[in-house]
Amino acid sequence: MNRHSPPTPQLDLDLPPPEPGDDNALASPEHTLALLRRWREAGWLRPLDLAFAELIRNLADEQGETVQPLVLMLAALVSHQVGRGHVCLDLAGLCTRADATLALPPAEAPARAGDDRPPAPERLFRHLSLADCQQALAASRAVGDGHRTTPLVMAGERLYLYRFWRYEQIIAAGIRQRLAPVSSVTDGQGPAARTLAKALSVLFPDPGNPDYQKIACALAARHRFAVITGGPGTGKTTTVVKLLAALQALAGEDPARAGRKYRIRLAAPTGKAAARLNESIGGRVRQLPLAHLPGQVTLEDIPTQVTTVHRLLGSRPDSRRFHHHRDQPLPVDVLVIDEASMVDVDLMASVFEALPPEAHLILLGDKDQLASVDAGAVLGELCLRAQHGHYRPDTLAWIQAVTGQTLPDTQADPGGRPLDQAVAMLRLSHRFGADSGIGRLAEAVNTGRLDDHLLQSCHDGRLEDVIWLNGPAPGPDPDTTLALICRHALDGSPGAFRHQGQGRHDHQGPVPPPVGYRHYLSLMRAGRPETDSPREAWDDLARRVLAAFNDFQVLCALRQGPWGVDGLNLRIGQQLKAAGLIDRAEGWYAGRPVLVTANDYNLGLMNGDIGITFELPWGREGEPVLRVAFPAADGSDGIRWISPSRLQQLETVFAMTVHKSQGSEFSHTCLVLPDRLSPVLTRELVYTGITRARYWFSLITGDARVLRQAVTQRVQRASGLSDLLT
Ligand SMILES: Nc1ncnc2c1ncn2[C@@H]1O[C@H](COP(=O)(O)OP(=O)(O)OP(=O)(O)O)[C@@H](O)[C@H]1O
Repeated sequence: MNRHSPPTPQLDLDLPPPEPGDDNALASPEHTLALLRRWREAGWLRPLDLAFAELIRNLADEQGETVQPLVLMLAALVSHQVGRGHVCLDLAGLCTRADATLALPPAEAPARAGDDRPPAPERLFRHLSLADCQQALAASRAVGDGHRTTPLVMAGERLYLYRFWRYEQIIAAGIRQRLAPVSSVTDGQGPAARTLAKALSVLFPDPGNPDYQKIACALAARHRFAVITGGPGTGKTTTVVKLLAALQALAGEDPARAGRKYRIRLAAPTGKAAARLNESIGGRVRQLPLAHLPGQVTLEDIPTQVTTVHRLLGSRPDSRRFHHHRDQPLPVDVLVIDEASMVDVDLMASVFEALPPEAHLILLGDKDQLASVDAGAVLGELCLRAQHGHYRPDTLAWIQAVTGQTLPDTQADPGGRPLDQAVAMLRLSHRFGADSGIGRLAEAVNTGRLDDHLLQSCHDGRLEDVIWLNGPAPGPDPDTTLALICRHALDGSPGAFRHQGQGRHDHQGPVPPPVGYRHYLSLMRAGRPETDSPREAWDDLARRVLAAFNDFQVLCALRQGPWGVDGLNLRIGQQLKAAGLIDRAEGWYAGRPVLVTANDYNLGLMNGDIGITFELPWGREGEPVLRVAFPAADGSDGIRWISPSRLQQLETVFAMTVHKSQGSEFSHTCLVLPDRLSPVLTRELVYTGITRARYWFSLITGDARVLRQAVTQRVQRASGLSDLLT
């Protein structure tokens, strides 16, 4: 012990007498670590969570500090919370509802015989107050307020790992700094505002009333930070293309820029999302009425290439650091990030670090979708107040001056916050008409109002695009339902849809009927070129097969068990083999679709990329070899052929988790819900699953009640970002 460091005073906690099994876990650091080990052994905590508490104890030992047992407990718990997607530990919640705050024991924890089950945190924390926690933390050298680097940071009622506290600070500072209205357009009657008004009137010749797309463009041009949120098909892409044209018109007319246009970059969190935006944006840009815009905007001024955020920032193998950061900022004036709900706090902080202070950042996404896989729910938090606008009178007057639009009174709020003024919500779906089942079901799930009539219609085939295959009645045994999923996966059950899925049209023309996996596998066989065909012929087939694979996807909530990805992949594979569509259902085989599950910078593959295995006559003397076809990473229509032996982290993707499907869209999506509720089954998950479907949505439930129950569970992620922006 270091004689010069005074021992940390022990708090006089009013702890209850020990109960059988909990050994008075806060009696000493050893008692606490012993309990944490039991939680670890029970699978309640990760090894990392325990190791972090041990690290805090070791650091204290090195410094001659006697660490409070409660600090060790809280250290393990904040680490646990980060592992569950929270940015911090909500100390107040912990002391009032430890079970709900921590989800410990986890719902899927195996039942153990009586005394063998470790005591749950709830038993400890019901005797502790927020003040007890704060006092213990304040007395620890491992805890600071962020001004110096400490392993933990306490900010009011929140406890952070330092790294995550810093991410939030960087994001909040980056947003705050960009929220002051751009000076040149602030005066609604000034020359820049007039240019903007002119550009918007050209881009929206026939505005709706109110036209939320036009208003979103105006608001996003008014600030250097903006969020445009909206459900599927509400026109986020359409709006942002017009916004970029309007910004370039402003740049072109800005005397200070002497005709220099903005350097604009487009990015998305995954390769798949980037590819999807890539596909849709080119055509929209070509439709812009550029000749009528002020500022001499040309086609070259509006980019159509979309990259991943990681590529944009310059990810480096085996490093958390990116090539671009504060000292080497990105060469951009405007950055647009699509599918921003998938961006976690870590990546978002890296974006702000890499952005030059003057650069605009525009986030697009659907606030109601699942949050990022890793910690944080940045987009969701930024959009917490989007539904009601909260626009201040000065904002409303400015919108009126620049767009001629009047927003309803319900969107006005004299006390609106600066962030509210930069958030726009698109409210009208142009993809799903009022009679669309997908649109109605998504809306009902999103608002938590699933009525019996709608659910029955989903089963009766009264909706043209939705079918609940086994319906709201209690299901038969699991095996029957699992067999139904496999049969459905084969052909997509067109006969279950109204008019067998024939004869539908949308605003773009005829809608192809629903299909299953037979569709791409048949194409693969029927379209096979002659053995001596050039590579282009195989590339062409791969392109068509990859597109056909996108016509159907089974989505599920879980990873493990018969209702999860693992079980369903196996079963569906066996069904396809029995139907003679693939030769094997395990290992590598022609037709195997694979999902990359981790970035591989050497191969240029990103987490979420999908490839399909082909048998090609490319071995020695025309021997057949297996190669996996992936779409080119550069957004071109090229194909990369990769040997299976080089692919490290992947899984078969006849079934995909809803989490992994974010940023993707399939012509026909089948959502499988399991036979019992679990914490991952939330409203956001069901909504995200439904909204992956472009034309056809089918639902199969292990137990009909799970759908209703899931919709009542919300994703709640502890974070302080919203408070930092008030
Ligand atoms: N104001 C509008 N009037 C008519 N059609 C529109 C309008 N805005 C968008 N659309 C059409 O609606 C469809 C969806 O638009 P868009 O792709 O921009 O929406 P999105 O919100 O980006 O969709 P996603 O859900 O794919 O992210 C497109 O076909 C588009 O042409």
